Amino acid sequence: MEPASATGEEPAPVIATRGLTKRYRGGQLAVDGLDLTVPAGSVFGFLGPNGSGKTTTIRMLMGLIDPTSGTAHVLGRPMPGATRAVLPEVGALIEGPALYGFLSGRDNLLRYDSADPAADPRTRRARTAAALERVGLAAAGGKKARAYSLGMKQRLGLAAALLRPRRLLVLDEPTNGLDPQGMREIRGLIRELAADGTTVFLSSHLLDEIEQVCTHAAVMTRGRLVIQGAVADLSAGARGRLAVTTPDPADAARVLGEQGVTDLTVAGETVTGEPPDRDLAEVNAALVAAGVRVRGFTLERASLEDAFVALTGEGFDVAG
Ligand SMILES: Nc1ncnc2c1ncn2[C@@H]1O[C@H](COP(=O)(O)OP(=O)(O)OP(=O)(O)O)[C@@H](O)[C@H]1O
Repeated sequence: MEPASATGEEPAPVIATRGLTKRYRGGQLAVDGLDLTVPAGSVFGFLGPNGSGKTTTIRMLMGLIDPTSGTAHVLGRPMPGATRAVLPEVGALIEGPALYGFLSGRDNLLRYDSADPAADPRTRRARTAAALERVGLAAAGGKKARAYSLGMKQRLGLAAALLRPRRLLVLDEPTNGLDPQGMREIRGLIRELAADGTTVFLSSHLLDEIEQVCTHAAVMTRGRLVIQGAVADLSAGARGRLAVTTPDPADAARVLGEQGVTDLTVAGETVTGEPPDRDLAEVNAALVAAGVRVRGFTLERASLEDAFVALTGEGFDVAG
């Protein structure tokens, strides 16, 4: 199916795949019939445990490998057919930036810029300075790249991706290996870029990261898409955990168990569990009838993790 044209009210999706499939030569089915729709202007989180097919998908989207079957459109053009036309409009940071450690951050960027045949050499210095400024590396621009922290290297990679205005940024695990401060910096930068209207597609195996920065998300397991949509809608479909605060936690846990609450945990005066599929007012009434002194009875807001568990019946395994 062709992406919606400019005549529709909805802007055409920035990425659209239909039945996208990749079977590696060894027989491994890495991506299986993927239908992905990334709306213009979104910060789209591509979420899945290690080995679920995220990098393989990104490599197909960028025209780096051919799909076994199915189609992929990026910025309305077919990939890999339109790779040469599309890639100049896409900034990509895949598997960490390739940097020369013996060159300064600034010289690394100058090198990237001169590798771009469309980049005007007369404005190269100004462009490089603006990109360094953008990612907060203006002061460290003269330092050798090998002296950069991992977070600074990631930011330099982003600066390279931002040397020219982009309609789409594709970031493969942009915060992988960073400390919490480095993660915060990269997330802040992603939010700023999105506020300027750039669509950002980022992969991650971290659920809370997706909840913090993304407007939309797709969840992959074992090469298949489990769900996609607006983050708010995804977690709205799932129920959060029930939390009861009481000075009688042991009695509360027993009664809650009898009432069908599962996966009970007791921490101090708080008992939490998965609520049963019935009117929670009855559960509360049962506690009171059993003499449990209930100080708080709340349904916690469902997280994306709750939605994931509800959909797949599996924990979100981030090991590996
Ligand atoms: N070149 C390849 N040849 C054969 N199998 C591959 C190749 N690249 C990846 N795979 C396999 O395809 C599956 C999906 O891998 P992929 O790297 O796309 O997952 P991922 O979600 O990006 O995981 P990670 O976060 O670990 O990179 C895995 O089972 C992997 O072992």
